[in-house]
Amino acid sequence: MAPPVWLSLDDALNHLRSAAPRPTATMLCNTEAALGRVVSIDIVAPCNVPPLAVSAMDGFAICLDNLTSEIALPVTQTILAGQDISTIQLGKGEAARIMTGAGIPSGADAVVMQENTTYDEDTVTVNQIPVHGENIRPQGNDICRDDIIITRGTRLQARHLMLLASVGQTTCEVYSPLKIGLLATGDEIKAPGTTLNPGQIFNANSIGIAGLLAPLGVQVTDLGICPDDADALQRCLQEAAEKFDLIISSGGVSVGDADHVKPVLDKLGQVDFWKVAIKPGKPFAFGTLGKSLFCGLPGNPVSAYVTTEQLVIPLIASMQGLASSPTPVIGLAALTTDIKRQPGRQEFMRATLCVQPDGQWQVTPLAKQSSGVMTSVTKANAYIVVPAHTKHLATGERVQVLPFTR
Ligand SMILES: Nc1nc2c(c(=O)[nH]1)N[C@H]1C(S)=C(S)[C@@H](COP(=O)(O)OP(=O)(O)OC[C@H]3O[C@@H](n4cnc5c(N)ncnc54)[C@H](O)[C@@H]3O)O[C@H]1N2
Ligand code: MOO
Repeated sequence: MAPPVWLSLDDALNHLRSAAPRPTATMLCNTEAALGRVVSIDIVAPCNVPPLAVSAMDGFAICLDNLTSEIALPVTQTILAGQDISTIQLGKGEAARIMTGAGIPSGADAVVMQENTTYDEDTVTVNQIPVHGENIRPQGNDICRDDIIITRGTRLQARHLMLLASVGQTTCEVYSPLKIGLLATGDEIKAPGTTLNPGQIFNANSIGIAGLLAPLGVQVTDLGICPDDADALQRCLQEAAEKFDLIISSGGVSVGDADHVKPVLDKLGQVDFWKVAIKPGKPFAFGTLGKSLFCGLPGNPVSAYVTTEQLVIPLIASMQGLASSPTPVIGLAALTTDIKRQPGRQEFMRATLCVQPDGQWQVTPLAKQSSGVMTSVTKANAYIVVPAHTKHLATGERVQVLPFTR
């Protein structure tokens, strides 16, 4: 039998990115429902932010002309945030009590924070003369009307929604959400909340994969659990291929007698690749099924989790038209223990990362690295990323770490 052809993670990612159809359908989405969606046009600001010059401090608006620190200025008015200042004029030698966010009256050219003054109800003496424009946020300081504030292909995070809200937007143009079908496979797999018979285990994967995909603004449909039966799997996948942009299964993708995913995919569609040189997560089938793309994830929960993060999420990002995939933040940390390993696969070892009092980062792999040990993921806060050909990493060596972001 020919040896299996393994793709490196980088080659697999390149393949996924080029196989991903780019999105075309767009829709107008309420910003309240837009978290994770990808914007389909450059978004232009309809107004200035701030809409007028405002004070950055609670204090006194003044005119700097010939001002010295000895002079007590009369406080002629109080200006609150939200107040219409169009009719207010500050005379030379006058001061206005002003609050943070309140409009700067005409005639004023600086705001002195109240801590730098001596004041009572009627007068204020400026103890530290500010420079011109100090503590004034000019009109459009943050955003100018007609500025492009969000570019096409940006995934909307909370910070982008804040920006849209700040220019008064309640809707925005996004790509229509991808429809994703999620299937667990295995005779032994039962839904949590049901009673297990001998030999059975609970479906941990589906909720975990769905949870990883939830921030991506996709529509995930849980297709339940398919038994280890080639005909049943074929029916299930045929039906799903009509409805979804992407089908994700977990389990049954290896070489066992009950592993039907790859043969069924071979029969119904096309398998582009089936093995990726990562640990955990070696068996990973990718291909097409009708108009749908298909990712067959390994059944071991940690393998399903890692392959979702490393392969499925970048694929989805490309299918969503994301302008650039976020680069994973990889840093270096000193190993607290030796690692001896079988070379061949790039490994994502679950580990605890901490900073020492001297500022040095230290990383310790968890003792149990089996892909069936889900607690290795919940006890960890980072991966040690071990290059495929590394056999030995020594205590104290600085190794690549990928902090968990989820
Ligand atoms: N002879 C070989 N055997 C195996 C190989 C190999 O190369 N040659 N690869 C191993 C590796 S690596 C992995 S990873 C697994 C992947 O196997 P499958 O994708 O076929 O997964 P299953 O056999 O169906 O399940 C593996 C394991 O995970 C449990 N499982 C499955 N689904 C779920 C779920 N939804 N929730 C929780 N746990 C699940 C299942 O009960 C098994 O214990 O193959 C190795 N074998
Ligand atoms: O690749 Mo498997 O995911 O090591 O257990």
